[in-house]
Amino acid sequence: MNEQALFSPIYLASASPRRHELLTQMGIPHEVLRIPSPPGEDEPRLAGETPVDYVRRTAREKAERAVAWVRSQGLKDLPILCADTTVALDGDVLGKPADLADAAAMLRRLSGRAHHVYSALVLADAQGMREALSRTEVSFKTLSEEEIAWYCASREPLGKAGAYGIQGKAALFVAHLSGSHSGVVGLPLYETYQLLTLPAGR
Ligand SMILES: Cc1cn([C@H]2C[C@H](O)[C@@H](COP(=O)(O)OP(=O)(O)OP(=O)(O)O)O2)c(=O)[nH]c1=O
Repeated sequence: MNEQALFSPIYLASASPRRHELLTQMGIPHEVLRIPSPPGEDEPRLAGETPVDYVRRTAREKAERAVAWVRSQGLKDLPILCADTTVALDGDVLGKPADLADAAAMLRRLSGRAHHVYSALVLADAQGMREALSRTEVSFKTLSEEEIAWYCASREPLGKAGAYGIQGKAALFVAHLSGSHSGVVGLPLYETYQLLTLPAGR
């Protein structure tokens, strides 16, 4: 048996290098779509929208843009995978930090307590859109100002929801995790596998 027997090729509509790496590690054949979008801006949250509603809507909107892009470019018709990852604390959504001062403020909020990371997936294919959601609880140790300054100096917080990357130096701060490690990184692999292998017509 080879990997091609498990998976058909897909498009990954994401600028996140982590998502590309995770699919590659799993041997899932894919082509990354580079869709022009407003750089680095987080999608605004709607009034009254919960973090879960927000992450699911954002992933759906990415999928809608990707479907339109594939059509407009006349690309071949393959299923398109999109994802969105959001850090939630006290009902707030912690998006990508605007700068290192913003990152330090987010890390101070995460210090010494648990938060949730939601990763929403959308697979768009000829049958429409299928969705999955992963929810992970992450507990951070209490962070000293020295640790926050050290971590910010690495510049790792930039471009990452909640101002940290569990795949990098922030792993030193994670006292406990319950859920999906790959979901925190940005692409929950179990849920991805479920979406990709659902029988036709599900
Ligand atoms: C919490 C956490 C987030 N992240 C990253 C994953 C995502 O890249 C980013 C959240 O932003 P997203 O908006 O989910 O993704 P993106 O803008 O990087 O890429 P695209 O919209 O094109 O798919 O935060 C980590 O890499 N590690 C972590 O531990």
